[in-house]
Amino acid sequence: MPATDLEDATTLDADLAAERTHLDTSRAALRRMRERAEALFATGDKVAGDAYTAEQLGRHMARRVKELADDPTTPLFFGRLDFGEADPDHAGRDYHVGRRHVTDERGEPLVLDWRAPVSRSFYRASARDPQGVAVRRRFGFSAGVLTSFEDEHLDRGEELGTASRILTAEIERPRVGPMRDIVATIQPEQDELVRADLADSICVQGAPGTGKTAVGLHRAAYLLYLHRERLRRSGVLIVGPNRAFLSYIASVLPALGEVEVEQATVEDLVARVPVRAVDDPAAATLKHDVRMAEVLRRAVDAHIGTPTEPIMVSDGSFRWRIGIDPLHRLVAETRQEGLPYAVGRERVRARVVGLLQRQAEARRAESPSDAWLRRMSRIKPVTDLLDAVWPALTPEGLLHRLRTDADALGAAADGLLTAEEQELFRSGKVARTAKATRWTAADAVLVDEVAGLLERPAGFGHVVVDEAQDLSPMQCRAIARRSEHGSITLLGDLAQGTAPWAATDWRESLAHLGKPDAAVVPLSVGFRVPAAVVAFANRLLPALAVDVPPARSLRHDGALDVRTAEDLTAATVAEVRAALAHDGSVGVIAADSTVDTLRAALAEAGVETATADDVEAAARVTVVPATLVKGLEYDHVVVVEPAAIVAAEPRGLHRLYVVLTRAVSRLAVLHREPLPMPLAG
Ligand SMILES: Nc1ncnc2c1ncn2[C@@H]1O[C@H](COP(=O)(O)OP(=O)(O)OP(=O)(O)O)[C@@H](O)[C@H]1O
Repeated sequence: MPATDLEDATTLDADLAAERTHLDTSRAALRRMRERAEALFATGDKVAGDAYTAEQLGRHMARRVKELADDPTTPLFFGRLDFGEADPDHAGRDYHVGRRHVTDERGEPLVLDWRAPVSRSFYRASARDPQGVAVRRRFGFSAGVLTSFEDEHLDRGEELGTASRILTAEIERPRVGPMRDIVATIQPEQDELVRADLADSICVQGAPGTGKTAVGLHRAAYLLYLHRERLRRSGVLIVGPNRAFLSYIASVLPALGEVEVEQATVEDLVARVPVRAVDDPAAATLKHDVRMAEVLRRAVDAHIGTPTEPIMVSDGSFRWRIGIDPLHRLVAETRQEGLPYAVGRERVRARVVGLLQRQAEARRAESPSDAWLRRMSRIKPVTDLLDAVWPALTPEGLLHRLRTDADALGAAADGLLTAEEQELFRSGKVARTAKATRWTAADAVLVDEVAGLLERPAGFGHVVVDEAQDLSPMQCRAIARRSEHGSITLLGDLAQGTAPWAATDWRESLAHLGKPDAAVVPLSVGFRVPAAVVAFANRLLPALAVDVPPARSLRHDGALDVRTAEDLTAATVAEVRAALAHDGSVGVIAADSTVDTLRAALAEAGVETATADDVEAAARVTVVPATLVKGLEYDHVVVVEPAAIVAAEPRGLHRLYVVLTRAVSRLAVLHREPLPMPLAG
């Protein structure tokens, strides 16, 4: 070895050793921080003055202890920034960037949180715009052990970009278990979205595997870091398409130290009534149509009447009277205020009592007591008036009435729904009472809409909506009600829309979500699907009738194997066996109706399988129905009989596009019937 190389190697070894020492020091410091938090947690109830404070403090400390958990398999830091001498704020300093702040005993930073302002340069600095950074270092780890690093001397114009060895290794690593965070390798175009202001609502259109889900989760973590108190009070909500997806992403935020984010499907959000029936597709489509919002608004509004007689109230030896004119005015004014219906009802009550109070004060020259006010607000003449001009409503009751009373529906839907549509809306079995009615999933959305007209739900400070292309206008409104005073991150891909009401234009979805001016931003680099597989799946795009920008895949490895098989079940078993010879997960994706047969055949062949919602399962093979695979990924994907997947539903080609884009390394397509047209080409 020439002397200079030897010197380089020695320096490298010394550098690596120094970095390992820094990692050990940081781990020890984190352990101390956690021990201190635990000790405080243990004594918290003794120092807190009262039970409430003790509980608050206890919760805070418990969270802090959880946040400080150290997972030995994930590195505490993954990068380092060395600032140049000329930088005005950080001249000559270096910082390690990691998952959370770690400080030494004197409070000096050993590791900076990736979300801190200084860390931004780790993701954004480039040779063209070094942002004061002389050297950016990325670390390579293997099972928690620091094994290598990679330097970019930005001050010398060196930049690796997506050619980084460490980025490539991260993207190509075999996938096992649930989704992981990407903090070490967030790309500049993703980082811009992650660090967008809390006030900004954004919509991300990205092809499969461009990191939309990753961006949404990291944005949630970033916003929580920056606006901790505010968002802790109002809350952050992640909306995903189904349980399997939610369990797949569930551990990303806790790994980033964020343990208090709510995750739900839209069905969870609107679960005021149990869903016990299924609509036929035409009725479901009608119920998800945005015109229903106006029908329901009118139906609620129709309950507000006009007073027809004055109010007389006997109060001991006094009699109070409110004439018809003031009552008219009072109801009309309240109506004009456009309050939620139930709030309006209470406002009318309070105003009537206010008028009674004024009369009582004038006659008795003293203010009536609270007990008197309470009695008046419940006295029969007052409640009779309310029941006549502003009766109490329940969401289920109102919807039940529209289903059973053709005249009530006719009045509310006049000029909005045709006679046939009204009939369709009223079709299906309806019980005699609202309580006994077996509601459908679409009914639940309508019940929620009515509930929102009666009373505003508490909103979240930020809502991340994934796979948003599948939301119906009415579902968008359910989310809008929960983010009225907050912002949203909408993530999706119009090409992957499989619901009958799937979006074809983000502007429309954004309008229904109450954020018409949100920017629509494309993500264009694919991190999951190998180029050959993307090219194959892209043959479907022209048939999907959507206008989406194409993505460029970062992966040029990977394999695609499309072949016919006489016995599909046997071919699937053989393919899975072969796939198990490689590292990583295996996903068998088939039309929903054939999943059980395939599972049984694999079991018979001695291959253990898991279901999609069991991400912690030991089995490496998952058999997934095509309708549940959205958002998921597997190293090796076996797609069984594409024609059956397409034939199973009206937007079957979109479904197939989703199915074909789940593969991280290898895709095998097995078919007996001819491939669907656009693929055969
Ligand atoms: N910057 C990155 N560095 C490393 N891996 C990344 C990066 N961005 C995305 N990935 C990985 O690429 C894969 C796809 O990401 P993700 O699931 O977020 O994509 P998506 O756009 O939501 O896909 P889909 O449209 O299929 O739902 C994941 O394994 C994710 O961890």
